[in-house]
Amino acid sequence: MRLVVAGALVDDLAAPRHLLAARRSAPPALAGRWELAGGKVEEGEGPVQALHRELAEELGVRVRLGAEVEHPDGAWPLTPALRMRVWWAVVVAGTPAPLQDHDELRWLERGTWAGLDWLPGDVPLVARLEHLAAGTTSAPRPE
Ligand SMILES: Nc1nc2c([nH]c(=O)n2[C@H]2C[C@H](O)[C@@H](COP(=O)(O)OP(=O)(O)OP(=O)(O)O)O2)c(=O)[nH]1
Repeated sequence: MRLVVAGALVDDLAAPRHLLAARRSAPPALAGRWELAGGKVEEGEGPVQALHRELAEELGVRVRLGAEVEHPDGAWPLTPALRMRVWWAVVVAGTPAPLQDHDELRWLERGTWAGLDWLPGDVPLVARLEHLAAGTTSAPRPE
């Protein structure tokens, strides 16, 4: 069983309003479907280390991680051979760009997150993200 790690990149960890979705450009069986940026943990690498590496390679950004988006079984099942761990994240340096594996990035407004053609394994995850985000509120703006 191989571990994949991914980042739920949002504008604000305390009260997420925008989520970054990435459209895969390869392989042909997955191309055109949407996912969270990330990738496989390599041998000898920790999951958090792998996530920082993947986000730098794929999007060209440095991030600060928030809480893990937990699944009751410890990881989100993707396929019989793959499971995924996911962390909330915010960009601290760089602007996300589709440098590798993706041909489009999109910041999705809260309330529309589930509306894209996500990879099948991401559908319950994105529903969970939206549910968690809906339970947050932004701090009132100073007048
Ligand atoms: N990154 C990512 N992968 C996902 C998600 N959902 C999902 O089913 N997957 C699947 C697609 C791929 O089969 C696998 C991730 O593999 P990948 O091809 O992105 O990994 P990688 O960048 O390390 O590339 P490689 O070593 O396979 O060449 O997990 C998701 O939200 N994010």
